[in-house]
Amino acid sequence: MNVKTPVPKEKTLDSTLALLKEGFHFLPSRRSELESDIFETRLVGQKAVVICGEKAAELFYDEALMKRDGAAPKPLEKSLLGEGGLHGLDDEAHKHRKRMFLSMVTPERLEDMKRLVRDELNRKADEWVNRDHVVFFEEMNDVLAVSGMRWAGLPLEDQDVKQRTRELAEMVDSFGGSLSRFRKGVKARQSQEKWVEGIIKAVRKGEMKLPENTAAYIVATHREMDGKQLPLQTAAVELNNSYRPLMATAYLLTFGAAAMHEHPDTVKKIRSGGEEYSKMFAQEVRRYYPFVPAMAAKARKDFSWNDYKFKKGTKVILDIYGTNRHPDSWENPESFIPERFKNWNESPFSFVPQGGGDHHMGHRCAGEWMTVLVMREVFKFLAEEVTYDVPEQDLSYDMHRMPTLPKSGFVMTNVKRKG
Ligand code: HEM
Repeated sequence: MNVKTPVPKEKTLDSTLALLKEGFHFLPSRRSELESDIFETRLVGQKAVVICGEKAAELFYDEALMKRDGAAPKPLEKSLLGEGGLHGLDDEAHKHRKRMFLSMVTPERLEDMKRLVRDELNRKADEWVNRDHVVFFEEMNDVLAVSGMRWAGLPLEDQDVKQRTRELAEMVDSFGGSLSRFRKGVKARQSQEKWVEGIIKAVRKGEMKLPENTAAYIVATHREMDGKQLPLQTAAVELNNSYRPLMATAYLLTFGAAAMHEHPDTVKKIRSGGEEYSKMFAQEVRRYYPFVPAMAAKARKDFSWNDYKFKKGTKVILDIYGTNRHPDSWENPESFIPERFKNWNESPFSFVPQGGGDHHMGHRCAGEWMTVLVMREVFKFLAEEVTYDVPEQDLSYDMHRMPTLPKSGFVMTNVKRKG
C-alpha cells in the first residue's frame, strides 16, 4: 500500500461535482496525482478520507472502527437503496436483519433462481431467432427482472411485467449524478414500494398465501429484535432489496458478453472448461469491469492507522474499483485474465466488487453467490446454447458515467439455437 506522510489533502473546496463529472476516473486520478492510497478530500461539504487496497478494505470492514449509520449519501437512499434498510444498520440490529436476508439464499433457493433464469433465457432465445437484432443489455434486464420478482414470490401479472421491469432498471441506473436519471429512480422506487407494501399487507392478513421460503413471505413475517414486525415501509424497502440488486448483474453480463467477443478463446474455455472456468470468467468480469465505484462508512471513534489520525464521525470512502485493480494484490491488474483466479488466495479484502469481509458478520453483499451463479448460467448459455453474429458496433464504455456499460448494449444478429 502506497501511503504518503503526511497524508495528502486534495486542494479543493468540495469535490462532489468533480466526482459526479469524472465518475470512475475520479478516485484513481486523485490517488495517482497525490501519490497515495490514502488522502483527504471534501465531499458533500464534509471532510472525507479516501482509502484504497486490500489493507484499506480490511480497515473499512472492521466494525470496531467503522459504522454505517448516516454514512450513505441521502440521495442514494431516495432512489437506489431505500430508507431504513440494512445497508445503514450497525451491530446487533444489522446482524439480526442480515440473518433474515441470508435465510432467503439457501442452496435450494439458489437452484430455484438458476432454473428461473434458464427458463427465461430459453423463452428469450426463441424470440431472438426471429429478430433482426437483439440488444443484449435490454434482454438481460427483462430476464433478471422477471426471474428476480418470481423468485421473491411476488405475484406478477403479465400486463405489469413491462412497468415493473422498467422501474427496477431505472432504480439501478439512478446513481451517478444525472438529475433526470435520479428523478426517474425516485419515482420508480415510490411505485415499487407501494406495490410491494400491498403484497406485504396481504400476506400479513393471510389474504395472500405464499411459500414460506420466498423473500416476500420471509420479509412480511420477519420479527425484529423487539419481537415486532417491520414497519410497512421498511418491509417494502427490504423486500425490494431482495430482488432489485439482481438487476445490477445486467451490466456485468453485458461486459461479459463483450469480453467473450473480444477474447474468443474464453468462449471455447467456457464450453470445455467445466464449472471451474465459468466461475473464473465470472470472477474476472466482476474484478475487471467497473460497476460499484466506492462505499462509504464513518469512523466510530478516534483512532490512528498508518500514522493517520481518524477522527470520530469522519466519512471514510473505500475505493472499490481501485481495490479490485490494486497492483499490490493483482499482477497485471489492467489485463483481463480469468485464469488469475485459479490459484487465488480467496482474500476477503482484495476482491470486493460486492463489498468485502464476511457475508454473515459484516455488510458484504447477501446476493454475491446468486450473482456469480446467474452470471455463470448466462455465459454458459451464450457459449453452449446459441450462436450469433456480432456486427460492427461501439463496445467502448464511458468511464465518466456511473453505472456504465458497453455503449451499444452489445448487439447480436443472426441468433440461432444450437442442436
Ligand atoms: C451485480 C450484482 C450486485 C452487485 C454489484 C452488488 C453490490 C453490493 C455492494 C457493493 C454491497 C454493499 C457492501 C457494503 O455495504 O460494504 C451490497 C450489499 C447488499 N446486497 Fe448486493 N450486489 C449485487 C447483487 C445482489 C443480489 C442479487 C442481492 C439479493 C439477492 C443483493 C443483496 C444485497 C443486500 C441485502 C446487501 C446489504 C448487505 C448488508 O448491508 O449487510 N445484492 N451489494
